[in-house]
Amino acid sequence: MFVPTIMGQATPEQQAQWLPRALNMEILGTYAQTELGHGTFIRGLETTATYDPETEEFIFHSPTLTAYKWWGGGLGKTVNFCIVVAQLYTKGVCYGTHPFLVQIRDEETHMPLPGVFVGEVGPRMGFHTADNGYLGFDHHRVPRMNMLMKNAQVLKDGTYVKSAKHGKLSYGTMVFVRVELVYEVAFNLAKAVTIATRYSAVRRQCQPRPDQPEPQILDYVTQQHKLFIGIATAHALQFTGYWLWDTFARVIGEMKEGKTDTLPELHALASCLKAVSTSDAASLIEQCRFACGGHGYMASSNLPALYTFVTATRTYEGDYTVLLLQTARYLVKAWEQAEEGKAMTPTVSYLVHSAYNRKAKWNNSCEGITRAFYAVAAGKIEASVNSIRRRMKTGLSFEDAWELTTVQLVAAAEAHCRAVISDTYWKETERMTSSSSASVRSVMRQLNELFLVYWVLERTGDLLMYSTISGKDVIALQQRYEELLSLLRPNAVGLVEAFDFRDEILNSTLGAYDGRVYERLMEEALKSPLNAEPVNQSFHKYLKPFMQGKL
Ligand SMILES: Cc1cc2nc3c(=O)[nH]c(=O)nc-3n(C[C@H](O)[C@H](O)[C@H](O)COP(=O)(O)OP(=O)(O)OC[C@H]3O[C@@H](n4cnc5c(N)ncnc54)[C@H](O)[C@@H]3O)c2cc1C
Repeated sequence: MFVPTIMGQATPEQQAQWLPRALNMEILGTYAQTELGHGTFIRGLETTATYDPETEEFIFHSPTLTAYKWWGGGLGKTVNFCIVVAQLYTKGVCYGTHPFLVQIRDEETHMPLPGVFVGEVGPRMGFHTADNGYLGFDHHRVPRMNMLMKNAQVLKDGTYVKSAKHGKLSYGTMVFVRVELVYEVAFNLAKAVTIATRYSAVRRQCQPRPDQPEPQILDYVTQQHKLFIGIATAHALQFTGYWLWDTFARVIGEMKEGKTDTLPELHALASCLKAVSTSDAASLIEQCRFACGGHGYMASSNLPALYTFVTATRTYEGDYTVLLLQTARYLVKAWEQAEEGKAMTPTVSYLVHSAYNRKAKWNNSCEGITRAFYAVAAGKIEASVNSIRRRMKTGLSFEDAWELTTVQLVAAAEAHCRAVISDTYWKETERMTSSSSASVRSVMRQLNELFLVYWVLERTGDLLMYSTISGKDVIALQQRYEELLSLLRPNAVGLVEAFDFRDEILNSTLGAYDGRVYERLMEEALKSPLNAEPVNQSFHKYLKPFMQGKL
């Protein structure tokens, strides 16, 4: 966020001054927005930046404990600069939150500058090497030109000037980072599923048939069920990430020409895709850990670190629920536009055909399943809109009716997102494999079909409500799912090898290319400091006196 914010919100002159230094790592920075008291509600931030025209400086101050910045990555001990988001005051008026580049440590001594209180927040669930920090100010002065002035300026005399495009332009950085996160979690999921699949080919357990050797655990159908959806989801999210990136690049290009009408659609898409991809990737990485039994719990498997890293992405850069509610707001508006017969943007055009999609004869093809997912999304959006309207008829305000409907709205936004991912994955698989060999295309299609059928089986209730699927179809699809697992089994290792990770990147005793799982586990165990001496001092200090009743 440090560099993208400078790129997105600094003027060309400011960029020329700071970007080369940041990119050369002559200065190290972080993004300090979240405070102890507020994360999601950015308008509630309390850090103030008050302009002093006498000295042409901003005075940064943390008026309360809850105004302390909290969480900035690397803020505790590493960085010497920050993007600080603060309430801007000039000429006695508050103009809301704005970003500033603030130096917090001396470039030579690394000592905190006067008026800067900075430290690390303490142990966390993961991210142990990120020294996430806290930051407070006591009337710390910062030059006027350190306000990031692309979208709004404070002139020398303290006059506030806002660019006409201010609000919309600042979305760009936020959307960029969310798009990046979709890629990042797909990459981390691919790592986890590579580790777990390789391990499942090495690990043998139990003896289902007497007189036969223990099978590879990868041969158990329940193990395939745990892993193959992870492989498919890594592809689905990566393909959706590429597609979102193209959409992002197009919309940013249009914005530069002054066209901003596609931005709400991009924002709604990036929000729900960030929410669903981070959440799914985290739970599938945890499933990879389950799939590795006890050894998956070893830090040296790298699955715990991957999990704690990815599960945090569900929260930062926009909390899961909050982002889905933002998408829901867009979907409700889109539904109203569809009712009024207005032109729809591409990703919500399905709302116009919702009645047709809902009644369409069920078919098990990828196209048929995707259409049904859109019917579910439309059905859930319609149900949410009807609930809001019903509640308003009883005299509730829109805000209260909305709040009471938020559980449904989150589910509707999630359904929309899943339909978009399924549609994109299917279409992109077809496009990207159009020139592949028949055998590659066949495996990629099987993986794609597995993904779609998996989600039909996960969402049977919704489909029974909003499509023409029958109990018979569900039984047939369950069988097809099991067939797909066994069709994919011979290619499972090949599929994860195709991700092409080096051992240094996987950093896992269970997932190394050579399959020396047990040797590597023992080598790592022997590195434990507790094994450095045969008897630990705790024996003499505590255990012996305890056992002899002398404690
Ligand atoms: C590992 C990690 C790294 C981070 N790095 C940074 C960083 O570098 N810089 C930085 O500035 N921040 C960082 N953050 C902070 C992060 O961005 C915030 O934690 C995040 O935005 C959520 O805000 P919050 O913690 O205040 O949660 P809250 O907003 O308090 O959310 C708590 C709960 O309330 C719910 N909730 C909140 N508002 C609503 C609503 N309107 N409707 C319904 N439910 C709601 C949420 O869904 C959630 O369940 C980091 C966080 C983590 C975990």
